[in-house]
Amino acid sequence: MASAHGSDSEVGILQTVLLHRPGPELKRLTPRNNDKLLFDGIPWISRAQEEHDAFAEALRARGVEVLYLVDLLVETLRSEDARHHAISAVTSGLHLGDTLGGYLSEALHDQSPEDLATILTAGVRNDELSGGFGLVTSLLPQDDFVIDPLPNLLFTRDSSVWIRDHVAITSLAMPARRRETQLTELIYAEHPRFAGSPTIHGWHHENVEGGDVLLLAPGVLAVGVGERTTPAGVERLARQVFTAGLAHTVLAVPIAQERATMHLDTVCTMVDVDKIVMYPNVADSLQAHAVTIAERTGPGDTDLRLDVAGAEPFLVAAAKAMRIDTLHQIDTGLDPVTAEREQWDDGNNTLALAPRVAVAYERNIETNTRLEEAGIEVIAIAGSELGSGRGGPRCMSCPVTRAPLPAD
Ligand SMILES: NC(=O)NCCC[C@H](N)C(=O)O
Repeated sequence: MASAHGSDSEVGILQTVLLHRPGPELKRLTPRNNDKLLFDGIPWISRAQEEHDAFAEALRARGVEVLYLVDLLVETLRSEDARHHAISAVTSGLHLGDTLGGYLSEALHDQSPEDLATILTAGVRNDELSGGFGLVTSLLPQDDFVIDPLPNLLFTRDSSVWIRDHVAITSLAMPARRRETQLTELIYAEHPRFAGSPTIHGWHHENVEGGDVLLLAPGVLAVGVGERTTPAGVERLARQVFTAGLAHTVLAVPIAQERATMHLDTVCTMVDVDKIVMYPNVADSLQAHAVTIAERTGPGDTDLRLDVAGAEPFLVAAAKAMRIDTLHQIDTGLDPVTAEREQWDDGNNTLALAPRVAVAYERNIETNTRLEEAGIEVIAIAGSELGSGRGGPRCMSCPVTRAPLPAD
């Protein structure tokens, strides 16, 4: 790999990961706004932080370097240029109007990098303002946000994805999450640690969320298409990864447009080079279209004609693209009801630290037993509070660097 960062699989030894420790943005959740902010409940914040710290510690104990998104953001905001970009992005929303937008823009420039990072992540309510008063502040309900909080930053998986040595800035579908990629884009563009790392995609492109993108094997991506990633999103990503030489096959995998299956990584995740833990209630119906390059007529991503194969069973299409005999399926739970319960609780959402070593929520007892029976070492973590945002270890982590898989 040319750059110091990157990942070509789901299971190569994890070296560096980006996490977000739950912070003041979670204090913004109330029973009135939690649905809109994509949480199923109101987490107990200090317990969520304890659970998250234990997750980070479990990773460090296995030699993984843990980066925190807010630390990177604060360091990024020490640059005048980065501050300028961050402030103009957050104040350009049409809902602010000129009076409030102008005030906020000036007031934010006076903040320290630490305070500015808190404002950008935890947001600002109308009744917290100390200036910029006018028509907009008078007419907006007092408890409305003039800068929205970002409680789903916890799920760092979704707002950027490393594919080999490139980082894809994603384009998030739900209004509550759109602003997250302003922050990841800024960090990757301006933080010295990532200087020179090439980027693809971007928030201005068609919707693609990181939870839908699985690096099945070097050169092979599976991309869920459902509530979050659109058909046009997977087409754009395929064009970009082919153009940059990052993959030879992209499997487009339709998934039901439901909350329980919001991303492909809610129904399956890789735990070994040829093993995947999968929700059995969808396993038989999951299909994939293999997308490859039919013809290249120029250097740009629009200069490609794509070949789109007919639908095949997912496991068959995946094994073919990965050039292995079989992609072995490990079922979530033992019966359909347990499977449904454990899938909902992110039993499928494991984070591999190496081939056959995976972090999983402890509550999914049957799935974890099945993983162990299949020879997978399970590092179990508590997630009673973390899970209220509907995400497990994979959702809560963005692998920045994994060791390349040994060539066979
Ligand atoms: N990769 C994932 O499945 N991420 C979980 C995201 C949960 C978040 N509350 C959301 O609805 O977007």
